[in-house]
Amino acid sequence: MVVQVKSNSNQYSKTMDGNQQKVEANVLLLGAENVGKSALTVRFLTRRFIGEYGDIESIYSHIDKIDGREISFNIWDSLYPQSCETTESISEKQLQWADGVILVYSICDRSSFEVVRQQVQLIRQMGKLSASVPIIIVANKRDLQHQRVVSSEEGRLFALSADCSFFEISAAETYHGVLLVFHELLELIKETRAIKKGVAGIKGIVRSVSAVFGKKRE
Ligand SMILES: Nc1nc2c(ncn2[C@@H]2O[C@H](COP(=O)(O)OP(=O)(O)OP(=O)(O)O)[C@@H](O)[C@H]2O)c(=O)[nH]1
Repeated sequence: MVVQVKSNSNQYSKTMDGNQQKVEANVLLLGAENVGKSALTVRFLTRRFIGEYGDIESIYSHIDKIDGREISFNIWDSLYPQSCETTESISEKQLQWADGVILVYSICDRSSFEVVRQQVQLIRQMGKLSASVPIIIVANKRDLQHQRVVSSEEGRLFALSADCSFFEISAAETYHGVLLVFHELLELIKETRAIKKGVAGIKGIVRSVSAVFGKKRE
């Protein structure tokens, strides 16, 4: 059940003094069930890990301050549909809404890694006609090393080949890794907007060059 959907994804609005601009970013969390999408969201919103989250699909709003600037994150914590193929697991509506996507898998669950592979392909196919949305792949449950079935290298290489950023984290253990994921996605969203406007900054150019020459991005 979606409890709140903001349809105006738009991006910049003037603050009171008219000088600084407030940045708004719509973040879509995808991935198989039980990989920690809600854990990641709740960690980011509250800094806490509460263990059990229930099966609720929600959009949360959260204001963060980064480098003195207010950032308004809208986070769509999706539910992976049990009764359909992966090819039907992302809707047009979700992609149109999203400024950036976080795809989560569990390092202990190979099938969840396969879901991420398929969802990357699907997003790229669905976005063919529009500019592509930035994607971060998150390998979660890093604390469960003894149950690991997907190596860091495998995740990283796949992300590199799919032109996505990659993080391996534990939503259970630390807030910091989760924070880095959202901040990196915000940077990518800002770059994508700048490119759309034709004003990619030096950082964006460096990233593009790095991507062409195959430098790792984290
Ligand atoms: N050990 C460990 N457990 C985690 C971690 N992140 C989430 N979990 C656990 O994994 C289970 C699933 O977490 P959720 O956040 O509900 O996963 P989800 O992807 O939102 O699941 P759905 O609601 O089914 O889509 C819960 O029991 C969490 O406590 C982690 O980093 N480490």
